[in-house]
Amino acid sequence: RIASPSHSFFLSFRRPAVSSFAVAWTRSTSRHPTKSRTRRPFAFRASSTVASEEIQKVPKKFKPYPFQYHDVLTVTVESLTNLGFGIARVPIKENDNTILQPEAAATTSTTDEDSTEQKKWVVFIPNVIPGETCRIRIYRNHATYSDADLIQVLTPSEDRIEPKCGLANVCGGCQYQHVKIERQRAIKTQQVQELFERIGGLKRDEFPKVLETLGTEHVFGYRSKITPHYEAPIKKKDKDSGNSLKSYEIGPIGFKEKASRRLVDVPYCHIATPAINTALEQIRNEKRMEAIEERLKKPSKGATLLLRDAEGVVETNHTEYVDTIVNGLTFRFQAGNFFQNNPYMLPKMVDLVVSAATAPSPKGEPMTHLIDCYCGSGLFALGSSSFFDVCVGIEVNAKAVEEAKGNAALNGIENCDFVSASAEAIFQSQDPVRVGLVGNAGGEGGCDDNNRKTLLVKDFPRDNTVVVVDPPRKGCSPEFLEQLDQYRPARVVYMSCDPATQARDASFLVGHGYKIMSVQPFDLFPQTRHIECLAVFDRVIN
Ligand SMILES: C[S@@+](CC[C@H](N)C(=O)[O-])C[C@H]1O[C@@H](n2cnc3c(N)ncnc32)[C@H](O)[C@@H]1O
Repeated sequence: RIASPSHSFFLSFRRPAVSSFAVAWTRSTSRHPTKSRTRRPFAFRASSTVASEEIQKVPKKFKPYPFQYHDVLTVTVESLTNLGFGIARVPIKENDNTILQPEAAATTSTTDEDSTEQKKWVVFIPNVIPGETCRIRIYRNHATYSDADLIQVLTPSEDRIEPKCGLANVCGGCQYQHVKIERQRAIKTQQVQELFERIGGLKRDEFPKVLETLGTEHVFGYRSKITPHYEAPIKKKDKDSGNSLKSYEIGPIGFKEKASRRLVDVPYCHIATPAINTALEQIRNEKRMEAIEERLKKPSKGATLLLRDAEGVVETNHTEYVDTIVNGLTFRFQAGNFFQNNPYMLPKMVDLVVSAATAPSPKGEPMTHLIDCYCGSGLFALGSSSFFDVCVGIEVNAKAVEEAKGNAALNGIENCDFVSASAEAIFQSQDPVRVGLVGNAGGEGGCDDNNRKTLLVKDFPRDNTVVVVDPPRKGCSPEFLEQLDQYRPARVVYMSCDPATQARDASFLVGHGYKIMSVQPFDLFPQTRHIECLAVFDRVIN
């Protein structure tokens, strides 16, 4: 990193192949004597500091439209994608497909007169903030957009800060370390608002203003699980002869680069907990020794390590059980199984699920039954159990269901049962759930050997039932939503790790007689693009 006297930011380049360039390529208005280009009015000129072999390395698959490899442009960043990349729009000529004078192109405003012959080509850039003007270098053209590296920020945003991690501009794990935390959260709030409007197709009066993204002060050192990768060890080469030696070495152990599948070596991950980082150093050393001593199994496509911090103890074996406490309840689960990864944010998330679930229905009816779809090891069902007569969780992973049942027993909770099934079948299921009952929740069911009531989920009183959903990124399937619509619970409390699919599903629910009561994003993963979001829906049409 070089700090310029003008305080503009020079950022380290994304790929090692270009890391030695200062500003290696720039477009010249004078023609290069040996290269003539028919379609393009400019020729390229290399900086004298760059070896000519290096600058001719154009990837074989590079498509030269609309930019040439390593074209340098000056652009102003308009917004961010939900993957955390900046979006700039560069005017290109519609007819002959040539780009306009690149250094000026993106900052030149398009007049009405020339708008007919120009179109704006989208370019994605990492490590930028909306409003910044930057110099960027193109490295890939797709059918409808291009990818660029950031060379220099010419007008830095007042929200730009120095990333804590020296790898932040390269490693694909974090997207926003260069952004003040308040702005990161404002970006997340705005993205959720836009997703509900754009993907959900919802008008502003169909949902309340998205609430400000909630976070904690633990903006680094919070992540309780990481899964770094490594590739198969390779034979060391003799430096002089280039011949393979007998000993092996291992390549990077870390995460994928931004917008590439290459691995970055990550000796310390700033968003992971201190305990994980201590263990990471040890496990990296072990892997290197195993490679050198040829004890390391050679995965054909690479392998993934697990580091799970549960209450300060780091487990690396997927099948070992770990214990974590959330709001006074102990959750025991296999280290490799799903469990929310931010122990600082988690109690607040559970509290908000509980308070959304327990509020009386619009008709003033109390909520007595809770169905936790996609329940994992029982977090929301067990966390809500003391407020409900009956709670039932449904989960497709049989191991997680076993854990959820075990967690109910571990915490002495009797009014919860868990079903090992796809959430798509829960309201049709003829398999009874067995619960020790609280209050008047028994209804018509019978009693089994353990003196527990047996009930069918489809018989739960829909006016007093809340359905919690927390699906994977792809959201709820159409089959799930159809059966939910047929059952029509009084309330749906929807936790999501992808607000885009949540917005799509919100549109379905609004179209089927539900009203969005609140939309609350969480900053579960500060410094990254990820957004967790809780939306609450009340049935307003029977
Ligand atoms: C985002 S996790 C949520 C887990 C849990 N709510 C928690 O916070 O710990 C999603 C869960 O849905 C489960 N799942 C995925 N597809 C499912 C389906 N069709 N039916 C039921 N569970 C499913 C996964 O196994 C995973 O445990």
